[in-house]
Amino acid sequence: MADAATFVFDFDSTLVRIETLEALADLALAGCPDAASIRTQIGRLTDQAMAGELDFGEALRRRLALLPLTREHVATLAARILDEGTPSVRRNLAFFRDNPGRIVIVSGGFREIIAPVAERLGVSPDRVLCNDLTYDASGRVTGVDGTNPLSRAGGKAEAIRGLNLTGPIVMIGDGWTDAEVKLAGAADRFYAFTEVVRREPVVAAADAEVASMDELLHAEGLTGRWSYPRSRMKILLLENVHPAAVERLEDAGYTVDTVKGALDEDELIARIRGVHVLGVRSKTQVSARVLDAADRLMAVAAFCIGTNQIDLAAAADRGVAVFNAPYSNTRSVVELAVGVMIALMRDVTDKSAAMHRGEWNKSATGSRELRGKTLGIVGYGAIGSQLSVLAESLGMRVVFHDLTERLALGNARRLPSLDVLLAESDVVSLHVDGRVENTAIIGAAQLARMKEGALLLNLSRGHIVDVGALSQALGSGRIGGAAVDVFPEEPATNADPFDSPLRGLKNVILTPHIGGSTEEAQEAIGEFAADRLLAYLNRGDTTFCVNLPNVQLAEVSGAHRILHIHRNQPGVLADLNRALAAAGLNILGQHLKTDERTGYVITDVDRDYDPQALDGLKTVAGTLRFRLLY
Ligand SMILES: NC(=O)c1ccc[n+]([C@@H]2O[C@H](COP(=O)([O-])OP(=O)(O)OC[C@H]3O[C@@H](n4cnc5c(N)ncnc54)[C@H](O)[C@@H]3O)[C@@H](O)[C@H]2O)c1
Ligand SMILES: O=C(O)CC[C@@H](O)C(=O)O
Repeated sequence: MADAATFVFDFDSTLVRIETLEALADLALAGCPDAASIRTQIGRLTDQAMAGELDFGEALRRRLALLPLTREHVATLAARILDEGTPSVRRNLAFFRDNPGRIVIVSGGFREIIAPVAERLGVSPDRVLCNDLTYDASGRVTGVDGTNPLSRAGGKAEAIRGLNLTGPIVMIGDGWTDAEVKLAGAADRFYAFTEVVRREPVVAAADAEVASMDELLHAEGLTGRWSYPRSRMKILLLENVHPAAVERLEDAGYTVDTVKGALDEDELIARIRGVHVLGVRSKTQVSARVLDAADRLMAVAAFCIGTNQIDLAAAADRGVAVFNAPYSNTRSVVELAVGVMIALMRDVTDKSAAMHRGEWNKSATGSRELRGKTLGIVGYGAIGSQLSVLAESLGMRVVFHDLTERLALGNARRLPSLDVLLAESDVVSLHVDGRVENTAIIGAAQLARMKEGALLLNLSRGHIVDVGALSQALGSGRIGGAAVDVFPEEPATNADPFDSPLRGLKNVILTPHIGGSTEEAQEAIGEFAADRLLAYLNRGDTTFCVNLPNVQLAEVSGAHRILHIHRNQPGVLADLNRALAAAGLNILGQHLKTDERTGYVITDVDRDYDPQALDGLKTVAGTLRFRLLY
């Protein structure tokens, strides 16, 4: 049988996320007046050596000579080096522990610093090839042992050859001295490790680049901490999603690309190939055509409440989960609704505009209090019911109409129909969802049923109101004022122009779809939606998913998890379990949840199985998507 490969790891910026010598310089130069200039010289020498521009041994000697380094400094760094482990190395400790005979550490760094890390990784001391510092009687570092090949240029290749390893040798590192190992013929493959630092010449000289241990193990066909390297999973976030989301997703190891504005259908089709997760807000249409062009897509997140811009059924039919943030901007919309109601009642915006033109018009005519007026809320969901509470606390009477049964809060009264509500209300506020059937539910006929001079608010979706009819009713004075935040056609970016028949009308407040656009709401949405995505990607949890059955799941532990999304048709679970049994998989736990369209089966199995056995599961009739997680 062929010998298994030996993995030879560099230390600085590979197994740990620091450059040892720079960390030692920080300690040795603390309080030194020339510290900044010496640090700069040391950093420059390190970069030159790592990029292959300066002989390594020469750079090491020059750097040590610049430093008042002592045994205590070395001991201080050694004491905290375990905290400096590279994140992907820390999460793959099991790989090191399971393969003690296949790991070597080779470094121009120093034994005292490397030894604690080698011990944690289970690498035996004879497989740790590194420099030995020399000290004078007072404990000051004088240099390194010059007989050690690692103190010289090309020393890594020589040291590795000295081990007389059999089988393929795989070199992993971030620096030029690591690339040299392959160039000198002492390694069969060289991976440029770029999780901590990415050096172009090193990447260019490598057989492949790996941005984490997970990518390395994946490239070598080995089992790592995760079933798939997260850095290879591409997340594309459009429409200026809050940085909190980007940070959360990147911290979890995923690769995130962002685009400031929305993309139109063709632009999105051109960008969607290779994307695993798409994030949008309200402007990007995720149509069936887009979903057809998506070859890797697993999930879509609406970083907002509304999901009418996403073809939810088409996504479910392709096994693509869709999430939103149903409550994160609710309060912001409600506060804006209260604000514009008061502003309309008092004609604030027209009076303010007149003042800016230099006109003083102190008059109470047509200005009214909210207190005692009737607010009619159409759509008594999260926003409508929250508005109900705030409006009552301002002294308004609240009536509402909803298609489904809703708990009336406080003294709010449910009305049997939209028409009754329109006839009773001084202010009508629309908070229905954006389903297609709600198109133009407020048109000329409904406006005619409203009280003379009543106010209309639309902070829900643009297509709900026939804006042509509203403009006529406002122009004729039939409707006393309106606040509109959402429009049938909205510009894709801030640079695009806006037009509407509502422009220029008296006592009409137009806002650019900012009901949910507060700093608090955007941050909360970013965090919530990112967490939902991570729960789905990392453990298959579909809580709050709007188009697949919701299943709440704990982290996978001591098992492998098989996620199977299928068309809801008879016999799928039986077929799936037959396939699992045929493959000899031992089931540790299983959940099934279905809705009228789709089924979701989660099966945790013993880790001990032949991976090829899983192929049979993908062929179960009705399968839409199959995923393995660990
Ligand atoms: N302007 C903004 O920036 C902004 C921000 C957030 C949400 N929104 C929009 O606000 C709306 C409400 O959001 P939500 O979180 O309260 O949604 P929700 O789903 O909690 O509530 C919607 C309610 O409307 C009801 N409904 C639907 N159609 C109806 C109809 N024709 N007649 C009566 N009731 C009907 C539903 O039964 C539901 O109770 C959505 O359209 C959402 O997209 C806008
Ligand atoms: O931020 C947006 O683009 C939309 C906000 C709002 O309409 C929502 O649905 O939450």
